[in-house]
Amino acid sequence: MIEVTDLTKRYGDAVAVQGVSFRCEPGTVTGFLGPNGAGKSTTMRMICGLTPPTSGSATVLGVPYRRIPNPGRHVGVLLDASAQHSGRTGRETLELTARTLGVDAARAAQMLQRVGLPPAAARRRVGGYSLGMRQRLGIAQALLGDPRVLILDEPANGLDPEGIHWMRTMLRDFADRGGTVLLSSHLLREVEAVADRFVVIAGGRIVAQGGRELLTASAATFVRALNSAELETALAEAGLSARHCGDGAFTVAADAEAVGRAAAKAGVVLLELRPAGGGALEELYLSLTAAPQEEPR
Ligand SMILES: Nc1ncnc2c1ncn2[C@@H]1O[C@H](COP(=O)(O)OP(=O)(O)OP(=O)(O)O)[C@@H](O)[C@H]1O
Repeated sequence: MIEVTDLTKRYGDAVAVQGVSFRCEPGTVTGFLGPNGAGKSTTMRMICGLTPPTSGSATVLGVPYRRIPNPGRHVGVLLDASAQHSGRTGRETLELTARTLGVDAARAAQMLQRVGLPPAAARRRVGGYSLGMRQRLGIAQALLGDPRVLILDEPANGLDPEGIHWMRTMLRDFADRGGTVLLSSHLLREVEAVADRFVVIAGGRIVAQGGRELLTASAATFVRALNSAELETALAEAGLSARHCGDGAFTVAADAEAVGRAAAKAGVVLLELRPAGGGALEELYLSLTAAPQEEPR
């Protein structure tokens, strides 16, 4: 279980993370989604006690991460696959971690095999590894202590399609056996195949969270008018939240009837009015990644 309560991180005047709260339950994979610079890494670093929060708190398995004795035996963490010592071989890296964790060194070899780093690759220095190989090594390291919780920051970066498939299967299996997974990504496609829950962050704030219903349910409506300024005013007057999607059109977070009524009330001539298509999460995510990010207030 991971519990994040009202976490905020400021760097001087800049707000990296603002009032972030969510929970990750045992038996689930939570996809932590957000465009570049959204605040995912900062949040994960705060959860793992690497960055002190300005305010708010985070617990893992009921206590702050730093209070967990020998944390690697309980929580597997991969925050930066490039941070490994480049002069050591993959095998040396894992054997050293095994020693630190008090895990049988034989498990290091098993894990390397499990993540797809066969003996020949494990004998090479990490400095010569591709990003995908480093990610695999980082995942092996995270799994080495047989933890109940996994916290992985963009683990799919650099993995080939087979690697991504392998990782999804591994995470699903981990959660199905009662583990808790928090997995970040800037790509919806990467997490939608495996996540049970989604937490979406943008500009340091949580903008959506929920289960897989977010992938399908959509009350959004696509609307285009002869005069887009008039339509924008009409939608605002009706209290409907809309975003431009080019060519004078808008996607509105409301059903077609509400949008049609708002336009009719203001005498706005519509050229198109239809369900926006795609799931609510996809719509939202597209709007977040297409538009320049709003500064957190
Ligand atoms: N040490 C720091 N000092 C100042 N600003 C920082 C620091 N670390 C992060 N930030 C800022 O905080 C914001 C959030 O960054 P963060 O790395 O958490 O985002 P992210 O969602 O992980 O992005 P990415 O996918 O690009 O890694 C960014 O604007 C970033 O520039």
